[in-house]
Amino acid sequence: SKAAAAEQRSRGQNAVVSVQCSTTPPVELEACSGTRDWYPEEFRLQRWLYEKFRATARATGFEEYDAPVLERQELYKRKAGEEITQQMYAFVDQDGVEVTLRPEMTPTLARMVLGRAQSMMLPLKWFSIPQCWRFETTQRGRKREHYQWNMDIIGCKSVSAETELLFAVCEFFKSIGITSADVGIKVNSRKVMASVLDSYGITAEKFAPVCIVMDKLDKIGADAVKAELVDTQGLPAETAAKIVECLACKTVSDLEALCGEGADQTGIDELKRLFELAEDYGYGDWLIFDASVVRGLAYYTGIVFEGFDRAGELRAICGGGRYDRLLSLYGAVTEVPACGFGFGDCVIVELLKDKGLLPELPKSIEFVVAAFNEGMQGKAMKAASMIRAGGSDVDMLLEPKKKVASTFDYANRIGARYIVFVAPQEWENDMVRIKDLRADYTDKDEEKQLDVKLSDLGRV
Ligand SMILES: Nc1ccc(Br)nc1
Repeated sequence: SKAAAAEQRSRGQNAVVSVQCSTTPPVELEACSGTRDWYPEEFRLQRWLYEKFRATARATGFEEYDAPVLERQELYKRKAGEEITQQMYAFVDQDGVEVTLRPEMTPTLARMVLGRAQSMMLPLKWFSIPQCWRFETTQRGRKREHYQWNMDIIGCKSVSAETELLFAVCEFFKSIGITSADVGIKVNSRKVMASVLDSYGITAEKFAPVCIVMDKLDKIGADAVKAELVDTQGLPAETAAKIVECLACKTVSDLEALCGEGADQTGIDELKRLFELAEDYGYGDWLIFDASVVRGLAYYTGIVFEGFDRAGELRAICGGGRYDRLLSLYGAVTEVPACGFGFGDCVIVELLKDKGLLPELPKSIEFVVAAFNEGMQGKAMKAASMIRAGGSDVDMLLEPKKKVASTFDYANRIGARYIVFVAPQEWENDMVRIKDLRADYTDKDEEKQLDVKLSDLGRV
């Protein structure tokens, strides 16, 4: 600001040249509504989060993939009343193609796997951190984009796949300091829910839309869910009441008791097996059975789960499940078992803030190289090149400062550890002077600096 520049001049230092902007700029300077700019300071945190996602994916043998943010709308044509398909950032492009910014990544994954079906060796363990979009009306004031870590296993019908995904979720939480005291993962099975609802007369084609309504329980409450089941799904009131009741089951056995006579046991067996394997895997304390979890995506067919903060202050942190019929919906000639989860970049940051676990990520660099004057600039650049050749990061001071104090100010501002001064006197002896800015030396100046031979710069 003008005041800061004047203040610095008054301190006898060159003002840091800063940008001045008109109070009535000709272009909007804010990002589009519902979207976020990532300035370097904010992006350091975002990149830290992505690196934690990637480290967990790498540790569990997942490969990274990516795809265009732009997809054809047909990929999401599902008639189950999901919010995600009703809020697509969709348009018709200049070729008349009905396209959309992707609202989620799983359909893209399915498209890609089928796109090279012959060459796919199953099981696939793939992950990605795509930006996903929704067109929220501005008055809802919610975000229209987020980055969502996706992890999927394609081609494994065993509940070991879900167990592996849940291991990765817990590992990620632990890697950022979150414990099972902070967060739990609710687990349920749509396969079992389908069996219970079948006994209530809910047919297979009605099941997905009914799940989308059941998934709203936390948001709109039991009465509104019952009303919506009656009004939009045409269910008798007593059936709607029984459905809401079954969501309150506290144990797998309670839910099992609601399955019809002679109902298929597979879903129950899978749930029990998952809890057993989780104990062996060492994360059983993170899991809790919760019959109210059905998730809000139409294509889930089996185990479903969602991460939640035990303080109950935040929305779901992550979620996922099995979707065995999605690839055959897109053209696979047989059912291809699949399961996965999505983990957004927003709620987790709110949780880290609440827990005081946000990392300190100051701007930092190892070296700044400063020429004594314009005449030494070329030699300073040569020195910078030699230090970089040795694998160290160097910020080259582009315009030599008139006062040494200003060079120190610049070095501190960019978080440099060492200043390399390139001056005529030392250069004559093939040397440069390196000062350690983090040295907690005694006040003897000579220890704070070292004259280093040019030939050693590749090894500093
Ligand atoms: N599906 C979706 C996309 C974007 C945001 Br923000 N939230 C959910």
